[in-house]
Amino acid sequence: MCGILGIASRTDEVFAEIYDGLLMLQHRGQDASGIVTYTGENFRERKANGLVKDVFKAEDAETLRGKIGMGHVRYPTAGSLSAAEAQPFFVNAPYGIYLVHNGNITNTEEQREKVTAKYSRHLRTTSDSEILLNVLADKVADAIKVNGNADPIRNLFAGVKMTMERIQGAYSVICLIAGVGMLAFRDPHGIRPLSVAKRDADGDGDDYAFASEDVAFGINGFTKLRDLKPGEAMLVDLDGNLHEFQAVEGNLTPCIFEYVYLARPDSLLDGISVYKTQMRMGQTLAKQIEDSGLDIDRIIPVPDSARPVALEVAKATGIPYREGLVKNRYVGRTFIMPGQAERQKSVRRKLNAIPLEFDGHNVLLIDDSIVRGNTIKKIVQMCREAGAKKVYIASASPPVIYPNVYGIDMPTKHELVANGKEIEEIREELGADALFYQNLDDLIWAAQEGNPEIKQFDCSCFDGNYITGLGDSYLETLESSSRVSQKIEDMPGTGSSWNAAKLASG
Ligand SMILES: O=P(O)(O)OC[C@H]1O[C@H](OP(=O)(O)OP(=O)(O)O)[C@H](O)[C@@H]1O
Ligand SMILES: NC(=O)CC[C@H](N)C(=O)O
Ligand SMILES: [Mg+2]
Repeated sequence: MCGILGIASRTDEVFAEIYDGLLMLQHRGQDASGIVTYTGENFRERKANGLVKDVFKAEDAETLRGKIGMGHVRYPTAGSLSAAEAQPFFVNAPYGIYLVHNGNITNTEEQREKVTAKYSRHLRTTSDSEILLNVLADKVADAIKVNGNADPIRNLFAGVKMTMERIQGAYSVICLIAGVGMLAFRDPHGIRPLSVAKRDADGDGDDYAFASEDVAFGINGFTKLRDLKPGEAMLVDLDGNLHEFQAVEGNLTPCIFEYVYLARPDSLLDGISVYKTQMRMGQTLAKQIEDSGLDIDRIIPVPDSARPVALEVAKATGIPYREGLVKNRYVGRTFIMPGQAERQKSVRRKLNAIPLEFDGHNVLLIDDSIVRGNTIKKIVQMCREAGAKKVYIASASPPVIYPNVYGIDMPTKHELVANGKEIEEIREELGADALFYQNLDDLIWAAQEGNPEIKQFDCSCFDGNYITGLGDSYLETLESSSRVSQKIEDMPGTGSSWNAAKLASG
């Protein structure tokens, strides 16, 4: 996942608003940050590896002055971690187009071939997002050939439609287009979130914003209008008018992992509250715990993301809830930290046990998910060292057994602790005395309760059903070659003590 945000305003100070909004989306990507603004005549851009607070300085408010702008926080799922692959990306024809992308394209190789061979375009990076931008540019150019250049908005919408017909995978996208305005579109399955918001521009019409999660709106005084529909495009022109276009027929199938872990609990995605979904996940999990008849003294969440689930399990079972693990707030999210060696070490840096809550007790640890197993395995050890009698664990989501190809870095089966194993084998591997997993049907129920109009979710990492379809050899190729994490470990200067600053030069 990545976070994307675009603001089309009337003031000249959009940079500060994008900066604040990106901070609200920082949990979606911590490897690189970028902002581009448009004055009406020129683009101004800054991007580098690192967190928003480290990449941008106060002086940027002056150099990135503009009325319209957008930003990106990156968590790579394709290509490499080189600073050159930080977003936004730019092409200069047929219009000057900047693009930011959340998601992952699955027919990249075929499209790379077409873009480079047939259309003679030169790609500077291995990023799937750069391919997406070049396909869009080609398709807009095709539309100009047919329609002429009198109506750029018509050509852009036609280009989006043709792009959607060619590109497979997950893509929520925002573009800045020279002389035209801001364009946003969401893939025909709406796998990644994207919503639109409005703000009264003090009697001067309306300002609009697009963002991955609606938490990025309130801080800038915007009110959410709605989620973009799957297969829909919207464009805000330079006079502040909003144009809507259903590019292709859509079938909403949002990624269920957004509700498990990726999105903030205070976000509402496709009408579903992330927080309430997590509470419902706790209610269903509680039934399994009760049915087990185990003697449990305490329920302890793995902070932060498992707290809403654990609170509900405690409430429903009547078992006391305790904060037995203290999180060091100065260490970032570990699951999305690239490189297995770095991930393993940072769990220990990040969490510490309070012996009082473990000594002589039977504890049930609850986490939102178990992916590679790094986090929970280390915590089980810590609990034992802190004197726990029995350590039971529960995952608020089902076993992750398939790679995610739609924008989450779970790229290879063999990295997933649950892949190819029975529950009993996983329990043993994790060193726990009992192991519970949420049932997939219960997870789907928990999300769907929030918006019964959504008939299907993308649950591919749990059930292997890839809603966009995948080329025959796609997963095998992924398994053997394109592991972002591995590439990062292999990069010079990264070693075991990976440090974003070391990579800033790309
Ligand atoms: O099985 P693993 O591969 O270890 O991944 C699963 C863990 O990763 C995430 O936490 P993370 O520490 O990234 O972030 P959080 O502090 O926001 O929960 C998630 O909440 C699980 O705890
Ligand atoms: N997580 C994402 O959305 C990643 C976007 C894009 N695939 C990249 O790797 O940069
Ligand atoms: Mg966690």
